[in-house]
Amino acid sequence: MIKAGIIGATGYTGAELVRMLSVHPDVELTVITSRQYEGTPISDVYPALSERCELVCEAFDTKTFCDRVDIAFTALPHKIPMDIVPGLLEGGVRVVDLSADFRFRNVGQYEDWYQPHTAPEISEQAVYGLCELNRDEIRTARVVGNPGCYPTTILLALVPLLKAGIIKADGIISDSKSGVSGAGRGLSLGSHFCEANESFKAYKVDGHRHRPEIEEVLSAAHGADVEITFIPHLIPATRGMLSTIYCTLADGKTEEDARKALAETYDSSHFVRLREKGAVPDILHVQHTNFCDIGLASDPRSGRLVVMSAIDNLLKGASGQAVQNMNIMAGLDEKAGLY
Ligand SMILES: NC(=O)C1=CN([C@@H]2O[C@H](COP(=O)(O)OP(=O)(O)OC[C@H]3O[C@@H](n4cnc5c(N)ncnc54)[C@H](OP(=O)(O)O)[C@@H]3O)[C@@H](O)[C@H]2O)C=CC1
Ligand SMILES: CC(=O)N[C@@H](CCC(=O)OP(=O)(O)O)C(=O)O
Repeated sequence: MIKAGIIGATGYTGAELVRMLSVHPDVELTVITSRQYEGTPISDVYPALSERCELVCEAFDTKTFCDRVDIAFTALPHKIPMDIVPGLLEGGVRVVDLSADFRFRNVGQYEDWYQPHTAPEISEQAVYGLCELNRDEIRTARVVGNPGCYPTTILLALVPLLKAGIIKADGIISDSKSGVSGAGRGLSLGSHFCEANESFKAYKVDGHRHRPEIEEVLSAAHGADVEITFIPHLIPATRGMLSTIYCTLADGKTEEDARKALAETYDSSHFVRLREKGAVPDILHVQHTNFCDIGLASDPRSGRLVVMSAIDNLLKGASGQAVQNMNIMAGLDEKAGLY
């Protein structure tokens, strides 16, 4: 059995990890931490977990944590894990970090959008945990930077198309929508029921921190710089995310070529489902699952290809993908604990 611990277990992604890891067939969940709920059973914080997980939240201490854990999930706000992960590695623990702290190979990009990095050499060697596209590197990684939720939708959809030369690299637009749980459990005006319940609007239109994360991976896939227009929206739903991505077909390429490239890439990838021609992904069909559903449409008049990609932001966009990463790192069935 693999011993797992969760740092930040009482947030939305942490609670999803507790839910999955406490019944994972190959994992013993040994430690969960929280500052606010130290000494409190997790089932008091999330009553849905009663009879499922009897663990009590503890304060985080590097040594006592590492003594009881093989793999750590850091489900903490950005800018915090960079100070914790070096100690975990010294303690012999492998890490899946759900924040942005270890997602960038170009640390300068991270620093432009977040803050100065205190563990840049670890970040440079970390692996970007987009499971279906980086499996080989993930297997041996000591630190996996779990991708952001919006980037997961966009990159799973576009990387195979760019690599196969099906779409042009310029003029890509992603119109993306997220449920409110994407903002985490903390209280804020934007996620207040009266503000979010019937609202539907774009935000961070002058630049969202996921844009450089998306562009770094797209540029690597294309072999040259790729710029994307990415506009996130908040929708009045608790969970679920849909990116509708507008791009231009390369000369002579068709929607069928795009379908073939995606089908070949994800042929043996259980968690990416290519919808049949004419069908559209729906957040309703991926909620509470680790699936990413991808659909295609095209307009021969404009030569435009539209790629639609839907996930549950808390699962394939965060905790589900994190468990999938752990499964790959540990040599387990990639689907274990994720049914
Ligand atoms: N929500 C989502 O859809 C997605 C989230 N993510 C990322 O996953 C990470 C966790 O997100 P989410 O679960 O939504 O966030 P939440 O705000 O719901 O939870 C954050 C957790 O971190 C702990 N925490 C907060 N501040 C600190 C601190 N300064 N030091 C130590 N612990 C702290 C909190 O517990 P306590 O205060 O008790 O210690 C809590 O358990 C974030 O980096 C987020 O960006 C990634 C993809 C999608
Ligand atoms: C609705 C909402 O607020 N979503 C968050 C993104 C989700 C998230 O947690 O970002 P990471 O994937 O980088 O961790 C935001 O726009 O900041």
